[in-house]
Amino acid sequence: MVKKKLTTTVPPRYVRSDLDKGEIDCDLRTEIPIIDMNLLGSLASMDAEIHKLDLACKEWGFFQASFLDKFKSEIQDFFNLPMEEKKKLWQQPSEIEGFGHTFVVSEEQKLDWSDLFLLVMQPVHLRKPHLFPKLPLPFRFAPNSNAILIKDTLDTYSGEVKSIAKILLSKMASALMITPQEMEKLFDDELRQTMRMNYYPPCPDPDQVIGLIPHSDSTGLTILLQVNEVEGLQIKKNGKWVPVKPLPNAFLIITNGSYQSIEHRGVVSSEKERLSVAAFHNVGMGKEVGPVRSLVEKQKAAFFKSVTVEEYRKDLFTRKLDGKAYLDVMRI
Ligand SMILES: O=C(O)CCC(=O)C(=O)O
Ligand SMILES: [Fe+2]
Repeated sequence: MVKKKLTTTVPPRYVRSDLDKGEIDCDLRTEIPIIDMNLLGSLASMDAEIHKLDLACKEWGFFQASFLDKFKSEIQDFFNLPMEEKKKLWQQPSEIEGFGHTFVVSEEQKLDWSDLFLLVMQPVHLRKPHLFPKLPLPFRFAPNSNAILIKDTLDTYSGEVKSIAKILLSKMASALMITPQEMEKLFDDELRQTMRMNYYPPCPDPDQVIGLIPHSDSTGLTILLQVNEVEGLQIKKNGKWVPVKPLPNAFLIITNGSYQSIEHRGVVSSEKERLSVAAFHNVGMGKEVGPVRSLVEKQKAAFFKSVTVEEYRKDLFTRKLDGKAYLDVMRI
């Protein structure tokens, strides 16, 4: 894989003529800690389930607003580290974890106007030993001298978001009438959670660049935290790009009505930096990515290929990120 340096000068790439200034509806907004239903599906049963989940999250107190504030400010500090420190956390050749870019497949390719820091967070045994010890302390997953785990911010965030993802996935299973066992087997303890922290520097000519190229996430479920209140995420709705206003202390669950991942992109501001953290949840090693068996049996046909998760990931990262193109590769 070709590696590029962190973004400093990004060549013009996009003209945002298709931007629709409208806003998306959000009628299920509640107080913190909440899950923003902006991007959730329209299946009535799912909405009802999510509403229950939202209430449950409050009861269980998954996240305190103060915790999220701490996490957000640590992310800001993390991207503000001096370049010398960042270099210690650089992506290594043919790896995607660390500071840098993903989906770079050629030297000629124009880069998005953003930097990222990517980490596999779950399962814990997949955390990179060459990266974790170098993370700044509030972040770091660090056993203390008695080998008792100190739960630092990043680790706590990862664990809690994983719990939310597991609950949402089981709710999705019941809304889709898949057996809960089938979903549990797919997203078991080996569930892979990859965290992608995005940093979009301001650009004096924002209409000439794109922060994050249009794409749809290729994982099971994405839980997105908009770290500051600068607008930039847009989703494609009825062929138009629609901005998603950041809500303080809300998560976005990226999926849509029939749970296909919605196409989205990041645009940049002329004055303010923007940060976000996407936690992608996917099946673990050795599993198959493809249509769920019980649905294929019901519909008597499979519309997509089934491949091992290893093949799926390999193919994904050797392509450019490009709208929903990878889904077409999987289509039979
Ligand atoms: O920055 C955002 O709001 C979107 C990030 C995103 O789509 C991603 O990391 O896949
Ligand atoms: Fe995304």
